[in-house]
Amino acid sequence: MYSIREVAPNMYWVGASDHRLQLFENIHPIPRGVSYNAYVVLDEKNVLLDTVDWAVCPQFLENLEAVLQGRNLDAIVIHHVEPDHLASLGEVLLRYPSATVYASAKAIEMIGHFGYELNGKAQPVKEGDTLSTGTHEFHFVAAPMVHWPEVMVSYESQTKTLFSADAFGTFGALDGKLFNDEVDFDRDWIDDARRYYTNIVGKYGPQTLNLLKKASNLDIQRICPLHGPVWRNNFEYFIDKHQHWASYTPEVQGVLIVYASIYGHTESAAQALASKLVQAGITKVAVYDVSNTDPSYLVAEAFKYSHIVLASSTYNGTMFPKMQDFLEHLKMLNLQKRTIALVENGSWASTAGNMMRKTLEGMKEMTILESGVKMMSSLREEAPLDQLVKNIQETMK
Ligand SMILES: Cc1cc2nc3c(=O)[nH]c(=O)nc-3n(C[C@H](O)[C@H](O)[C@H](O)COP(=O)(O)O)c2cc1C
Repeated sequence: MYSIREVAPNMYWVGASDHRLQLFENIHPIPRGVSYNAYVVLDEKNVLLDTVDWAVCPQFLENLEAVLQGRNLDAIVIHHVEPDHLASLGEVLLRYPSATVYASAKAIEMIGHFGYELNGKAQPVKEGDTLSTGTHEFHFVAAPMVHWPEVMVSYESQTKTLFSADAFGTFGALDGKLFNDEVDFDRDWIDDARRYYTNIVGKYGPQTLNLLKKASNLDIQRICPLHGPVWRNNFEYFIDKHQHWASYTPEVQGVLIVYASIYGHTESAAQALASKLVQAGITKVAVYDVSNTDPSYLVAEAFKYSHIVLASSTYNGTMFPKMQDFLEHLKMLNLQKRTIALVENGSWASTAGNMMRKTLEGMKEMTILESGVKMMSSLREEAPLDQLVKNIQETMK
């Protein structure tokens, strides 16, 4: 059965949601599923904007057929060639062989590398170029590295719609809802949106800021991303979140505590620290065990909080491997501008603190507090924690 939604007059969502995929990009858990969005705009020329992942191709083709109702498909705009959006292109071209594919020159090259045959039907477009389909006019805007090099977005000037590719996307299946005002985004979606942005696009903050700047010159009435809800109001809320994430500015003055503990003593110190912080009035505190939390969640929290406490046992002469993995993720994603405190533990020769410090030193604008805590096997005095709380308080002023 087809499942489509009208986005605006003559503009339709023809995407699909996937609840079966466990790991997005085969790495990030998506317990709430994900949607792959594609759109059709009907006019003198009918245009499809992007395709979907192979997993939902049959549903998408049924949706496409339902919207076209026997009309021809004249144009396909490909904003981004990642296979979760490109994979169904071959099937579309088989059914609508006369459609011309509009994409950046880089995208057309990459489509070839993925093995799709465009048979002379490709039309490279660049920033400033337009595609008129009758009453609609698509203006192409380059958005390199948001989050691949070939990415472009397009602005349809009659309906004032921004087709934003992976920008403004989020994890989470749509399940019938399409617009941001059909869900409680701040309650149910923002954590997944943050986890999506920070893990998928997080490395490319400057490029995202560049796109936000270009978008700020446009009169936008709706934003159609490739994943998650379509935005038709309250743009400032979501744009402000992206401004924070892309500029690596914390959303919250508070403390994220991530601990790695084998037998529980480092964990106990982390919990004692959390209690002391809250008693001192710093109530925005989040505590995670690195061993049972997927790094994608920790990364999102690290982008959210101003202060991060890393507490790790020593393990074979270095920090606990899961802590190392988490820090490598933060480094890879370019997280910067955070205040960090280190808590280390070891039973004979503790090296976790130094190893964590070394990793952090390779990152930009990370302030490591002097008052780190060093314990041997367990913490048996309160003073180091009290000193750390004081230090954190001072740096929050
Ligand atoms: C496999 C393994 C390797 C360890 N390697 C070291 C080490 O290199 N140096 C050290 O001081 N302690 C080492 N330890 C001891 C733990 O770091 C120490 O007992 C732990 O920090 C205690 O805190 P916890 O209860 O939070 O795990 C090792 C423990 C294990 C299980």
